[in-house]
Parts: sequence; C-alpha cells; structure tokens
Amino acid sequence: MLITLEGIDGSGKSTLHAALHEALADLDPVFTREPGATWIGDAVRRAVAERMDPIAEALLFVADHAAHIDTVIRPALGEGRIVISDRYSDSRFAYQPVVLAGLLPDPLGWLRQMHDGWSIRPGRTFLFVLPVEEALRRIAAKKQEYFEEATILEAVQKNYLDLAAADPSRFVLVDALLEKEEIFGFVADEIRRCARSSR
Ligand SMILES: Nc1ncnc2c1ncn2[C@@H]1O[C@H](COP(=O)(O)OP(=O)(O)OP(=O)(O)O)[C@@H](O)[C@H]1O
Ligand SMILES: Cc1cn([C@H]2C[C@H](O)[C@@H](COP(=O)(O)O)O2)c(=O)[nH]c1=O
Repeated sequence: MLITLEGIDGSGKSTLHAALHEALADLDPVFTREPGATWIGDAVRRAVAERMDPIAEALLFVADHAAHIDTVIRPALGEGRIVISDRYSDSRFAYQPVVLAGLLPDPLGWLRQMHDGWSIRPGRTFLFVLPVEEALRRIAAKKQEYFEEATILEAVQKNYLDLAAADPSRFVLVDALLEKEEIFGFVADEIRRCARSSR
C-alpha cells in the first residue's frame, strides 16, 4: 500500500515522516520522498534554486517521479511492503500550476496527462493543512525554495484543498496546528487501519 504525505512547505510532513519510523517500526515500511530518492532529485533542486524555466522544472519533477517509481516504489509494493512517501504526485498538481499559470492553457490538465498510464495512485494521502503565515513562521530560519512565499503558498494550499475535495476517499485532512504527538498518533493509527483493511 502506498501512503503519501502532502502539504505546503513547513506544514510538518518531514517531522511526521521521521516520527513514523519509530511508531510503525513493526510494520517495516519503506520511507521515501520526492524529490530526493533518485539522483534526478539533485537536478530538480538545482533547477528550483536557479529558478529555471517552469516547464523544464516541471519536467524534471516528473522525471524524478518516474525514476522514483521504477527504483523504489514499484519494487517495494511488489514485495508487499507499505511505502510512505514525503511528497508525491499531488505536489506537482498543487505547486506547478501556480508557476505554470499563463505559460500553458491548462497546466493541471497537462500535468495530469503526463502522469496518466504509468504513475501509481496512492491508497491514502494525508494532507497537512496549516495557515500560511504559521507555515512561514515555522520555516523562517531555513527558507530554501522560492515557493516559500505567502502568495505562492496560498495558491498551492488552495490547489491541495481542491484536489482533496475532488477525491475524498483518498485524502485525509490533518489539522497541522495540533500538537506533534497528537498528529503522530492519529496518522499512525490511520495507517495501521489501512494496512489491516488492505490485507
Ligand atoms: N505540529 C507541529 N507544531 C509545531 N511545530 C511543528 C509541528 N510540526 C512540525 N513543526 C515544526 O515546523 C517546522 C517545519 O516542519 P517540517 O520540516 O516537518 O515541515 P515540512 O512540511 O516537511 O516542510 P518542507 O515541505 O518545507 O520540507 C520544523 O521546525 C518542525 O519542528
Ligand atoms: C515533489 C515536488 C515538490 N515541489 C516543491 C515543494 C517544495 O517547495 C520543494 C521540495 O522540497 P521539500 O524538501 O519538500 O521542502 O519542491 C514542487 O514544486 N513540485 C513537486 O512535484
């Protein structure tokens, strides 16, 4: 089963991802992320740092996704493992339409079409929802990507909420203002429930 963690920068995904290592150790999940699980992830980070052309940037994110599926996700799912990915295709569907706006007639349609036929749909997606000003406050000391700016993150979060509204059986909304321990317990319990029902 494929579980994904999504949300704007600073919403707490990586903190939860790290905590789940211990909380779900008995299930022996494969922990992975996008970008970062393949060497293409380094090229993606360079493209973002240099603010490369948004179409080139989007294509690199998709290339990283294809390699991630090929080298990590499909083999692990084939072995019956639970895979927990910090960011996945919904990051593309939430972020890239914001930077591609005005460059293409239908950025989301273009992105979706690029994933059709080969990408693997997650079984459950936890969407961390947090007021943008709080997310920016949390990451103020380590601002990294140009996405980490209020106007962009507001638009990204709206895109995420639209994706979740269109696919309510997959998305689980997480109130990222809650205490870390409460979030860890809730998500770990939910993943255990999914794992039991997929057996
Ligand atoms: N529930 C929480 N309450 C308060 N602070 C939190 C909570 N969860 C995470 N944080 C803190 O917020 C900061 C950002 O968290 P984290 O790096 O996990 O976010 P992220 O969603 O992975 O961000 P990015 O997408 O930019 O990597 C960290 O300093 C973390 O300790
Ligand atoms: C997978 C993916 C990511 N992004 C953006 C979102 C973040 O600002 C960075 C990733 O870095 P982090 O380690 O999660 O902070 O890239 C994106 O725009 N599109 C994507 O598909």
